[in-house]
Amino acid sequence: MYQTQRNASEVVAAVLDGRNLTDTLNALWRRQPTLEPRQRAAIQDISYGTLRRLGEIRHALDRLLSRQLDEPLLYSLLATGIYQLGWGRAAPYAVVDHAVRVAAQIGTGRAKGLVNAVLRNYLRQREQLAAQAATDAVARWNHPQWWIRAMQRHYPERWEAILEANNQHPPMSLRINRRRGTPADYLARLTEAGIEAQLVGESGVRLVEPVGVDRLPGFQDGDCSVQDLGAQWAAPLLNVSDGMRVLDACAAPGGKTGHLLELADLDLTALDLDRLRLDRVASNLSRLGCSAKLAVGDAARPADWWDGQPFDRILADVPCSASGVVRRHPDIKWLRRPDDFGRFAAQQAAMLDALWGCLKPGGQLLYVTCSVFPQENSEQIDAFLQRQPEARRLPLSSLPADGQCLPDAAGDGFFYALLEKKS
Ligand SMILES: C[S@@+](CC[C@H](N)C(=O)[O-])C[C@H]1O[C@@H](n2cnc3c(N)ncnc32)[C@H](O)[C@@H]1O
Repeated sequence: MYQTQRNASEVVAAVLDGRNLTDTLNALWRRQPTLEPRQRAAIQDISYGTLRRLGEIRHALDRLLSRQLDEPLLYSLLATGIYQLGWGRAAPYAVVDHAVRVAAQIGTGRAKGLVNAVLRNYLRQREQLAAQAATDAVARWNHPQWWIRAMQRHYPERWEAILEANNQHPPMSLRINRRRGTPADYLARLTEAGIEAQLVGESGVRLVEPVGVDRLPGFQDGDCSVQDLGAQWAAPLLNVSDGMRVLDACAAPGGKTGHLLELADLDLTALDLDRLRLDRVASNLSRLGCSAKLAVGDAARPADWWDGQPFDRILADVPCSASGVVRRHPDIKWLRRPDDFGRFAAQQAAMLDALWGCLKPGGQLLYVTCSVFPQENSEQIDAFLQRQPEARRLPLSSLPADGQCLPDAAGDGFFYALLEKKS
C-alpha cells in the first residue's frame, strides 16, 4: 500500500500544481506499466476521493498544521492520508504507518514526525474537525467559494443539489446500439452475466455498480457503448435521417458520432482539432462497425477543412468548462478560475459563427456543452440569436425549457440548444 500512497500523493500534488487529473494518471500508467489493475484502481480511488473532499481536507489541515507547509508533495501526502483515514477502507494504523514510510523517502528530516503527528491528531480530533467543517462553506460543499456563490446566484433553488451531485461517484450508463438489439434485450443479457442494471432514457441502461467494459456482453462487437445519460440526448435531438450530410464539429472521442451513425446512414464528417483524440474516434467507430470521414481542423476556421458543400445537420459539442461533469473530473472545480469563462465563451462564439456559415438554409445545428454556467449556455445562445437574424431556436420537448440539464442521479450536467437556419 505504501507505493500506492506515494503514487496517489504525487498525482494529487500534480493537480494542485495545475495539471489535469486524467492526463496525470495516464502519464503515471505509462511511466509505471507494471502497476497491476488492483494498484491502479487504488491510486485512482485515493486521488479522486482526495480531490472530491479537498475543501474539507484542507480545512482540517489548516487546523492540524501549526504553520504553512511549503513542501507540496508532503502536503499532498497528508491530504491523501486524511482522505484514507476519513473516508477510505484501509486500517488506520496501516495508513499512518505507510504514510510515515513515504515521508521518510520524500521529505526533509522532520517529515516523518510531522506526518505521524498530523495523521494521529486527525484520528483523535476527527469528529470535532468535521463539526467545524460543517460551518465553513468551502469545507462543507467541497467547491471554491466563487463557484458556490455562482451556483447560488444562477440556481437559487437547486444549488445545493448541484454541489452535492458533483461530490458523488458518477453513475455508469450504457447506450445500447439499436442496430443490434433493444435496450430490454440487452438488459436481459446483463442480468444473465450477473450485472445488475435498469433501463433509463430512450436507449440507455444504468448499471447499479460500475464494471470494466471487458465484462459487458458484446462490448467489443459494438452492442453497447459507455455514455452518460445526459450525453445520450444529443444524437436524437439532431433529427437525422438516412442520406443526410452531417458535420460533427468537435467529435473526439466520438461518443456522439457513434450514436448519430447508429440512428441513420449518414454522410458524416467527424472533425476535431486534436489529431490524437481523433484516433479514438476511429477506434470507437470501428468497434461499432460504422464509418465517417475524419478531419483534423479548427471548427472556427472552415476554410482549412471544408469543401464548401453545406451540411444538413451540424453537431457543435464545443470545448467548455466541463463544470457539468465535475463528479467524473473532480480536479475541474479546483483548476478552473472565474476568468476562464470569458475565454471559453469567446472561443465558443467564434465556432458557432463559423459553423453557421457551413449550414444549409433549413438545416439544424445542435449546440452542446457539458457546462452549468450560463455564460457558456443560455447567454451564449441569446447573444448568437442577436447576431444571426436568420437563426431561430427550436423547442426541445424532452428537456427543461431552457435546455439546461443539471447533474443529478439521472445524468451529468449538459446544455442543449437546437438552432434552425431559415430557408
Ligand atoms: C466536449 S469534447 C467533444 C466530445 C465528443 N463530441 C463526444 O461526444 O465524444 C470537445 C472536443 O473539441 C475538440 N476541440 C477543441 N477545440 C476545437 C476546435 N477549435 N475545433 C475543433 N475541435 C476542437 C477537443 O479536442 C475535444 O475533443
